[in-house]
Amino acid sequence: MTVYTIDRRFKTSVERTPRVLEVAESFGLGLSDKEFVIYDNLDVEIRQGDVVYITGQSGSGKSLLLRDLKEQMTRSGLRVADLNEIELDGRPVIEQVGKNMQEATHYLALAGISDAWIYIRKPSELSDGQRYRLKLAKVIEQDADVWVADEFGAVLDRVTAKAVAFNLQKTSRRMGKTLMVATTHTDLVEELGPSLTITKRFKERVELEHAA
Ligand SMILES: Nc1ncnc2c1ncn2[C@@H]1O[C@H](COP(=O)(O)OP(=O)(O)OP(=O)(O)O)[C@@H](O)[C@H]1O
Repeated sequence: MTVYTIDRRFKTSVERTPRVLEVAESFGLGLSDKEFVIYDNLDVEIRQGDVVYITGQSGSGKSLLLRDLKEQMTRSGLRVADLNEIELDGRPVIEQVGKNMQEATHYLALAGISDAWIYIRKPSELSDGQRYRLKLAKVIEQDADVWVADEFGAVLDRVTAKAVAFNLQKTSRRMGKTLMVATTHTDLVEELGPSLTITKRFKERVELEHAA
């Protein structure tokens, strides 16, 4: 098990434009520089093969946490595959993943694509949700230790998001990969069966729940 310590704080300094000054005066806001803390030396314990589910409201600090964990993991020598960094080229879907046809259909199926009509399309001809699943197939294909997805399933309808979440955690657990996803949606607990759930609230408030 590795303990990652997350410390994130920002200094705010407001640009004093005429309108800002008017807002400050009307609402009684102080404009002196302040520090706001998002993570106050938070210890996060993660084991290889864990499924980590990060949730919380928009702006609470999910992306920052994911980014810091990713950075620290990379620095410690782990290979991290980030869904948001996957690039697609102009070739048909079936050419984009795997060394051969069998591998291609295997990885695509794991990501929830098993439709011949989608196989032969170019990424530019797919819906956002279909493109998202193609990127997921490319993440699974990579020989990484850790799979990371921010805004997990945001472009998918909830039924598809749940199916993708269920299959992804099954695959990551079978392959011994660490899976870390962040999303405002809190409806994937059952499908992900997380080893660790991190619920980020505003300011530095955060709840960590390890599976029994
Ligand atoms: N460089 C920065 N300077 C000042 N504040 C920042 C900076 N980067 C992020 N923040 C603040 O940190 C907070 C957390 O940002 P973060 O992107 O992690 O939120 P999030 O939970 O992922 O939100 P969303 O669900 O909307 O993507 C936000 O309130 C944001 O304004």
